[in-house]
Amino acid sequence: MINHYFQNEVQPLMHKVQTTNRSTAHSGISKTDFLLSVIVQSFRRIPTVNGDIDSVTTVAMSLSSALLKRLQSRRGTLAAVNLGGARSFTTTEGHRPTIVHKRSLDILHDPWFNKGTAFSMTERDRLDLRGLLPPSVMSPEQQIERFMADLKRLEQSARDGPSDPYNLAKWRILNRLHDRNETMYYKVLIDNIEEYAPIVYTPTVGLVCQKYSGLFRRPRGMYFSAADRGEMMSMVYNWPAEQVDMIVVTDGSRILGLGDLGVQGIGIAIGKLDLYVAAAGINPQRVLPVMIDVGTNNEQLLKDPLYLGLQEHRLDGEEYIEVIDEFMEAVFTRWPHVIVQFEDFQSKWAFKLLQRYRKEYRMFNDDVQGTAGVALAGLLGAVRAQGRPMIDFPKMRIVVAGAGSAGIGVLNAARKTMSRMLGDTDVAFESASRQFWVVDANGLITEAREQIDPDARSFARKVKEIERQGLREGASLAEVVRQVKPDVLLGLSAVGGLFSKEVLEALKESTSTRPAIFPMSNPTKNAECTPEEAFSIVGDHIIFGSGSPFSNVDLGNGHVGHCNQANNMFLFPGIGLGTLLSGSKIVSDGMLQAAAECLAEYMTEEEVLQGIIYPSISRIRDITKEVAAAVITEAIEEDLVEGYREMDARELHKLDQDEIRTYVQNNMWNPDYAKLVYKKD
Ligand SMILES: NC(=O)c1ccc[n+]([C@@H]2O[C@H](COP(=O)([O-])OP(=O)(O)OC[C@H]3O[C@@H](n4cnc5c(N)ncnc54)[C@H](O)[C@@H]3O)[C@@H](O)[C@H]2O)c1
Ligand SMILES: O=C(O)C[C@H](O)C(=O)O
Ligand SMILES: [Mg+2]
Repeated sequence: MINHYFQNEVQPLMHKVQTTNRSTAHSGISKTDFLLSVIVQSFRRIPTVNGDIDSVTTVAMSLSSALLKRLQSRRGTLAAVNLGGARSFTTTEGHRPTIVHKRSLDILHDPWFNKGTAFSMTERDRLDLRGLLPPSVMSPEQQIERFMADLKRLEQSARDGPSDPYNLAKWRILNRLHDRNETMYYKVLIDNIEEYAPIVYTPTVGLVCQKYSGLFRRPRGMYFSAADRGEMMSMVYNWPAEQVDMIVVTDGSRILGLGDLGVQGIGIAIGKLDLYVAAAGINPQRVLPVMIDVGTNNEQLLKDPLYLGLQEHRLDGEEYIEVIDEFMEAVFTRWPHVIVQFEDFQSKWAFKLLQRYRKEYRMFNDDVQGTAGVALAGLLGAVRAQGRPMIDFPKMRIVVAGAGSAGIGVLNAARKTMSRMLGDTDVAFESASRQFWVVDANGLITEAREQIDPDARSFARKVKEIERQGLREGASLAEVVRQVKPDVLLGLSAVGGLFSKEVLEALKESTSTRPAIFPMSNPTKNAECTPEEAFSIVGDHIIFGSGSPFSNVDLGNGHVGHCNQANNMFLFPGIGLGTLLSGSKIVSDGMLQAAAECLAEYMTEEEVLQGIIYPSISRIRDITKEVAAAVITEAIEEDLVEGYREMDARELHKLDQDEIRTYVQNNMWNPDYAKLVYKKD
């Protein structure tokens, strides 16, 4: 093939050059240089198959040795560098190609060859790098500018206050360890989960996403962009792992409560998968964070010359769905047993995509379904903490601030559970619906609302009914709390400080013996209130649960106000692990309900009475194991299981509860070094 190539392509070109003295003379380029450049150009057009490049190099070198010698004596050194298995020929001018014997991630992980975001699109295609880098191609100058801006920002942040840069510095150190030695990284994380979950996950991960363009060093995961339409099926094979168990995918449109962060949202998928490894023991070699970059509507990012993503407005409508469809088809074609967790998609798409895929693929939406289960467990915990029986749950009066993907997910799950407890009839459903008051950016949602969001419509209150309660369409949160005197005030609004002094003062009038306050929005600055505010204004007897971690509050006299972390991290790892190990065809409502009930029952009576309604994060591996076992049990019950590896469906059906737990435990990855043995391919 090589000889054929030289005879047919290179030699005719060389002949042409030799006979066109005048053209080279006019352009001021010597014939020798021009000839050499023809050879070099020809290298670029040869398919980069490793074996071929070796032969091409040999043939080309012998063909042109005379030319090269002459050039060497005239123009300086020709360096032939041998770098551990990869040979690189370059002249001092730096315009000659470097021959590499590597591809894909091996290039990105090799400091000699890596150019990061500066790889051109042609190189990305030819070196199997497509999808392994953020879509924007940067010049070396832009790369340096981005790096320097990041350095300067760190200095500036250090001046402004110690808290954030300290956490970011820890994130950087951990991230470097993650790049060098995954086993050690996860050992550090698992052994110190309480200390480092807030760094690799919420809340620091939010800051990391905001500053991602500066922090970006080595890519992790895959990037599919709107510009990759039609190519995803082949791109997915650029990922080096033969098996992938868990994908977390985001389109970056609603990262925590921080809004549209575009391509920078990849950080959230990485953080979630860190918990999959640390809490669920998913093998880190088989996880894949994915960013689908369909543009951004964040005007600042659209103008930022150092932004790493597509600088165009987000795709919408059918075009958007086509991109997500193509991605789903590609990953499920390559890895038919993978589970895909959708994360931080704006509400507009979160529900639609969930409905579109949930019956066909093994997928779930963490913000809608994981959050719903965690909140439900918290609501049931609040009933228990009042010393009331669970059956009293349908009597709870619940005010929810926020009617987005998370709020509506929680409302649907809570109403369904109440309705079931009341007998699962239409009347029960109607009665359950009357236990909720939903306030969004425009105030209390009633049937009088114009242009009501379809997902929120079934929670809109009847006008007459709320008028009797002294309320009206659009009433403020404080008014609603004052009139309703709820048992629970739950925030999924992404508005920091929304539970103001006025709102919390109003909650003091709650008829509950232990009102529950759940400021679930993330990260910390978006929490609807702090525990100090809640305990000091409403009283020591409250139940408190926040999305981001806070320290317990010293109430004086040796009493502690307990801060629960009401975060979907207590469910999603177990839902994923249970689905994987059961080989369930889909993630059913029953499996999600079983997960939530398992979490609700996890705390002892004594703990609950002390106001501890969620486990501490130091127990996350244990609760995840329990949740996974509950999910598997339900999947078996619903006859959805197809099995996992040697545990086929028939064997699964034979397992009792303890055996299911042991099965889960035995299949969780631990961060221990494996013995390595070299074997030639
Ligand atoms: N703790 C957890 O596990 C968890 C899980 C999922 C989401 N969240 C958090 O929940 C928040 C919301 O997420 P989402 O996906 O539902 O977002 P979203 O943007 O879809 O919804 C936000 C909702 O809040 C409403 N809102 C805005 N301003 C308001 C105000 N002043 N008063 C009352 N409501 C107001 C909006 O109208 C909207 O209905 C985010 O901060 C996210 O981090 C937490
Ligand atoms: O990521 C988290 O910490 C929880 C949740 O998924 C969120 O979007 O806020
Ligand atoms: Mg989320």
